[in-house]
Order: sequence, then structure tokens, then C-alpha cells
Amino acid sequence: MTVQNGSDKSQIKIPKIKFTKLFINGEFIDSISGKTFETIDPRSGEVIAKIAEGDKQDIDLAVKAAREAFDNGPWPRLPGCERRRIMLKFADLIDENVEELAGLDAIDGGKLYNFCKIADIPSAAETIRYFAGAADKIHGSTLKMSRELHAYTLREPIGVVGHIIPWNFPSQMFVMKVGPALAAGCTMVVKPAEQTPLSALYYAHLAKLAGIPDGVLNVVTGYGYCAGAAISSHMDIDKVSFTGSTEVGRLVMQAAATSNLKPVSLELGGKSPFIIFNDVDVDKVADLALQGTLFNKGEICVAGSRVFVQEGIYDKFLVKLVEKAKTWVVGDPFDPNVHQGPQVDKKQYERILSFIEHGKREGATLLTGGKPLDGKGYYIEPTIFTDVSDDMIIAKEEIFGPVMSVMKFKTMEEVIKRANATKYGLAAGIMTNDLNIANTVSRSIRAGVIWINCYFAFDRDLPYGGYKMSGFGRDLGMESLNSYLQVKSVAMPIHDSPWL
Ligand SMILES: NC(=O)C1=CN([C@@H]2O[C@H](COP(=O)(O)OP(=O)(O)OC[C@H]3O[C@@H](n4cnc5c(N)ncnc54)[C@H](OP(=O)(O)O)[C@@H]3O)[C@@H](O)[C@H]2O)C=CC1
Ligand SMILES: CCCCCC/C=C/C(=O)O
Repeated sequence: MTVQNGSDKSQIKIPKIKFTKLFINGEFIDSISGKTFETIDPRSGEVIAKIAEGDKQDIDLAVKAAREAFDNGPWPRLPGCERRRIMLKFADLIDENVEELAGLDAIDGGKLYNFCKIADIPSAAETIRYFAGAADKIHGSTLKMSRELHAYTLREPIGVVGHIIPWNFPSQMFVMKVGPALAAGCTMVVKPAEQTPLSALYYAHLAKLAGIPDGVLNVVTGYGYCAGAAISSHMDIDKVSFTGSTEVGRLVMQAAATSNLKPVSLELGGKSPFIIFNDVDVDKVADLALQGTLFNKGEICVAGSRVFVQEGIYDKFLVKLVEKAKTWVVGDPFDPNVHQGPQVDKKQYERILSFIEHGKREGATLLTGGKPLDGKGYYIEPTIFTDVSDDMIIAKEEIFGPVMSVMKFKTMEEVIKRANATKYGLAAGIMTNDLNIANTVSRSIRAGVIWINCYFAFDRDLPYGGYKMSGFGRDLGMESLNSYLQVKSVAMPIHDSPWL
């Protein structure tokens, strides 16, 4: 691992902060209480800006605007091709503002500026385009009835949606929730994570410029226990889509059940296995395994942080892994040579360090890392543990940081059992050239996403979500669009027809 501090300042593109207020009914406004909270730069712990702190009253206001826009406004009633046209404009505006948006996610979330610029933000625009393309292809079916009835189904927008999103992919999360809901004809209230509110407010501004009518897309910044909880318990919200911790997912579901029984979709934590069989190219797979844990500083719910290595290549794999970890650069996320920026905030940084301490105490062997970086900011060394047993805390709990546990296995049957011995079921990676192994293992792992000889192979056409305590419901793909629609069955008698 290399530490890169004091990067070339000429490369740094810190954006000017333009939007700090709530976006309700097409206007940027102060919170009703007038309160604000500070959003912090994780490179230094310094304040970037003061952001309006929305609470229950502001959520009520935003829901009122979204309800009016749904019940009486044009958006749900527009022909799909018109919604598509406006969404395509929105996507173009995202592309036109790529540098600014990349800068906001980098400064707010400690994400790599260059990666945001070439991947996250262009991909966010593409996700809006993907769902825009579906807006005029939403239809039900004509049914073959068993008696003299003509019947068909309509697919109608579900209504007012609440989106509660996390901080690890502020842009991708925003569009993967907002895109399908807009295409379906829903109206919505988005609550971004308190750590990363900046890009969500910028997207709201672009949506208005694109022509999305007032009240359709509202953004209320604020705290989860207050603004977030007001969304899940709201009597006038028709669906909640949540991504975050399993603990809060449970609260969201409880609040939905005890209020108006609104459906929820929950994309929660994970502890995904990355399984490597003897027959692979060890050099390439070591690279992929490292990415599988360290990408986005390990702050990704599908991190392949339980690395199971078959005994025949175990020693060689460790040598390669350490070699590659040494070239991994931690430092300022605006520096193009850096692979890993700071953890999102002090709380997450301390949480990760405490897991590392657990690993040491429980007797795992530290192969690399294990410490924070000296100086300002929430930087942590890429950390690899070996001699990890399945019952250690570091092997069981989601760490959401740059921490890998490497474990040895003998047989396919054994690794299937161990990979499935978790409360989570989000993703799994299977590295092998043997098709029989790939097929058997992929069908045996209880997880929503399986990557064979690749990892993080996201695609907007590929539904994404979990089994078990990783939640239910799917983001991306047509599955997610369907979750913002409901089916209405219509039947009418047909008289004197010779055909049913
Ligand atoms: N699946 C994933 O992609 C993610 C998983 N996680 C996991 O969760 C751990 C903790 O991260 P944390 O940020 O605390 O995650 P949370 O689950 O607390 O945050 C996710 C979102 O939920 C909001 N929220 C918090 N409490 C409530 C509530 N009572 N009702 C409704 N919404 C609420 C948050 O608001 P606020 O911003 O104010 O906290 C945020 O917008 C991480 O270490 C990681 O393991 C975290 C983020 C993403
Ligand atoms: C089409 C790109 C989707 C990227 C999704 C990233 C998700 C991360 C997470 O759930 O933690």
C-alpha cells in the first residue's frame, strides 16, 4: 500500500456548493424549523456547507406537493413518450454537468473524483435513459377468460413514492430509485443520506431544468431518525424504497406495516463470498479479489469480503495478493493516482477500526494494513486477514470498509455450505473455468446476484437485490420498474359473441 498525501493541487476540482436548501414543489426552500446541519469533507473533517435540516413537517409539505402532482398534475397522465422525452433531457443535463456532480460526490463522500467523472455520473445519466426508454412500453395484457367476459390488465403508477438512500453511491442510488419511478409516472420524495446530500440537490435542480413538473420530484435533506422515519410512517406515501443497513430496513418495514401498509423494497447489508477454485489464473483473480473488497473503500454492500480459496492455490494466492496490495494507493480522492479515498465519516471510520481490532483479538493473522493513516481525514489502510474462521466477527458481520478475510477450503460441497452460512444473501463471486462447478455453485448459493469469473458486473438491465436478511425487492432492470406499478384487472361482459 502506498500513502499519497499532499497531492498535486492543480488537479483538484473542488466544486462551488450551489444548492443547500430543501427542494419542494419545484423550489429551493429553508426547512420550516430553520435548522441546518453540517455536511463534512471526510478528507479533513472540515465543514463543506450547512444544509437545510428537514423534519416531519417538511416531509409533510413535500408529500403534499407530491400527492397533488400525482392526483391532479400532468406527470402520471402524460403519454409515456412525453415522460421519456423529458427524462432524456434530464439525462443530457447530467452529462453536461458531469464534472460538478463528480466533484460533489468526491468531496461529500470521499469517492474517487476521476471514477465519478468517467463512471458513476455518466452511468447515472445512462440509468435515467434506460428507464426513459421504458416509459412508453408499460402495458398490461388481454386475458383469455373462461366465460363471456372481456378482460384485461392495466399497469398504473403506484402513486407517491418515498426513496430513502444511503451515502456510498449517492448518484447511482438516486437514479436507480428515481429513474424507474419517474418512468412509471409516480411522484416522489427523496431523502438522501445526511453524509452526502449535495448531489441529490443538484439532481433536483437539473430535473427542474429538464421540465419535470413541480411537485413530481422533491428532495428533503435531513436525518434518518426524523425525516427518514417520517417517510416510512407517512399515511399518504404509497411505497417506500430503501437502501441501507438491515437494522434500519427493519424499522422502515415496521413503520410501513403500522401506518398504511405501504409496500416496501429493502436493499440491505451483505457479507458476500468470493470463491476461488484451484483451476484459475491466480494472478488475475488476485487482482479481482482485491478490487472485490477494496473498491469504493469497501463501502459497497456487495463487497466480496469473505474470500474462500481452494487449498491447491492458497499459498500462491496470498503471495500475489500481498504483492498487489502493496501497489494500492490510499490518499486524496481528487488525486488521479489514488485508488482509495477516506471512509465516508468519523462514525464509519471508527466502526471499521473496531472491526479490525476484533479481528486481531479473535486471533486472525494480519497480512497487510490494520491501521488508520496518520494525519487528517478518515483514511484506513487496506487490511487483509488470514486464518479467519467462519465464526469470527470479521467473517460474519458487514464491515463496509477495506477489510478482507481470507479462508481456505478443500471441496466444492464444503465451500457451498460455508458460503451459505450467513444471515445475508446479497451477492457471490465464483472463480473457476469448470462449467460444472460454476453451474452447481451458482445454483446452490442463496444470494440475489451471482458473478462468475467477474465481480461488480452491474448493468442497468440486471436486477439487483437480496435474499434472506439482505432484503427483498429489486433495483434496476424491468423488475424495479414493475415495483413502481400496480396491476388493475378490468372485466366486462361480452354478449352474443361466438368467440371467448
Ligand atoms: N446496502 C447498502 O448499500 C448500505 C449498507 N449500509 C450498512 O449500514 C451500516 C451503517 O450505515 P448507516 O449510514 O448508519 O446506514 P443507515 O441504514 O442508517 O442509512 C441509510 C439511510 O437510511 C436513513 N435512516 C436512518 N435511520 C432511519 C430511520 N429510523 N428511518 C428511516 N430512515 C432512516 C439514513 O439517514 P441518515 O443519513 O440521516 O443516517 C440514510 O438515508 C454501514 O456500515 C453498512 O454496513 C449503509 C449504507 C448503504
Ligand atoms: C448500473 C450501476 C449500478 C451501481 C450500483 C452500485 C450499488 C452499490 C450498493 O448497493 O452498495
